[in-house]
Amino acid sequence: MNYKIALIKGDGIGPEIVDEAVKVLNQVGEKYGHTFDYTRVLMGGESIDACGVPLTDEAIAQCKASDSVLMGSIGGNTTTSPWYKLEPSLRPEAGLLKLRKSLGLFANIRPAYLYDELKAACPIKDEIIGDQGFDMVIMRELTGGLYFGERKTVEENGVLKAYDSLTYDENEIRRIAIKGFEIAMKRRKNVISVDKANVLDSSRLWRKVVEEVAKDYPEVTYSHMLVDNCAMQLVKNPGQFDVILTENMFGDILSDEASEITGSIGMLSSASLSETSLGLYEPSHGSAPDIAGTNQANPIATILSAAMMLRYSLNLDKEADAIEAAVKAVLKKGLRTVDIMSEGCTQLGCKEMGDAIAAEIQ
Ligand SMILES: NC(=O)c1ccc[n+]([C@@H]2O[C@H](COP(=O)([O-])OP(=O)(O)OC[C@H]3O[C@@H](n4cnc5c(N)ncnc54)[C@H](O)[C@@H]3O)[C@@H](O)[C@H]2O)c1
Ligand SMILES: CC(C)[C@H](C(=O)O)[C@@H](O)C(=O)O
Repeated sequence: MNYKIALIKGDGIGPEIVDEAVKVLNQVGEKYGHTFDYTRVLMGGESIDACGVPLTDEAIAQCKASDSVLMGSIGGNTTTSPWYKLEPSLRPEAGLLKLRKSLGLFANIRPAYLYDELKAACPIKDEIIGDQGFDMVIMRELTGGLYFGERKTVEENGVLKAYDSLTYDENEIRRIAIKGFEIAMKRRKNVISVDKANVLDSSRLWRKVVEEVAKDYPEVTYSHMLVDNCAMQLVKNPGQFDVILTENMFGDILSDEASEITGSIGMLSSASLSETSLGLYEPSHGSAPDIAGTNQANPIATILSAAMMLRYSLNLDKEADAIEAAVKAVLKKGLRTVDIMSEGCTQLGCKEMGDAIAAEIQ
């Protein structure tokens, strides 16, 4: 089969990590008899420099005309890059938010899994990690909440005042809750819904709707947890989590925390899904301007995101399995990028890690 992939390389380490994911995808294509046609799409800083805006209508149309979108990461150093002198709606991140909204990508899946081979890179004590490690999925709502509420900065009585509003309607909560329970049905059948219902109205509505949805999934056990407690529990006992279901901002923060306990943020893949098969696949991390151009980036999160793309958008399960198995085989051989390096292992650059994973595709 032939598949059309919109490719957003983006900024910083984006082009380096996407090149490695493409290398692995092409190897999968060769082994399994598929071709992937890539259309380069501009977004973020790269689009600002070329077109004056972080995402053009043409770029959105190119993504919509594809079977799926694979992305690196966008943005620059937010204190020093000239992109952050522009008004907020013209900065790199505005392009990503516009793309998420335009493609209706309301469900963001971020799996955080501790490979046995990476236990030495996990910052949590052995007695907490135990033999089981952890294997969780963060189901993050992606097109609502604080990210898309009204915001403004005004001067009131000579004092500057900034507003960001957090709104959710019950339908937005219901559709992500359904996704959370559906994914739990395919896993260990446990959902922990994370909110701040002791303070926020939006969280109280969240809880009410999650409880309604839970009634349709009697096989799934579920509970509620406050977000501050969740941040603590992630390092105290990460093995307790199967599916974490949460709103946009909490999911952003908790997924970075979950990524670090897997060994590195360079390990955490992500799939952003809509009501159709069109999805956006990108690592959870950013453009890492501090290491851009040095061949030090870990490409595994992007390569695993490409595997998610095969599974969720293109329905190619065994090809996705092949990528995941290749990543595991490489880690088993003791090959590591610097962020997950530990004693007795062999350090590789970004390119060499991509080569090693591509060579393991069976
Ligand atoms: N989805 C996205 O495109 C996305 C996500 C997060 C942040 N950003 C943007 O990225 C820029 C930088 O943000 P930041 O520095 O806060 O976060 P970041 O995730 O880019 O980097 C945080 C730290 O993690 C390291 N890191 C990140 N990815 C890595 C990888 N694959 N391998 C090895 N180390 C890695 C970086 O070197 C840095 O030390 C900002 O402009 C931000 O808005 C974009
Ligand atoms: C770049 C930024 C807008 C984005 C977010 O906050 O959603 C990023 O942190 C992420 O997690 O994908």
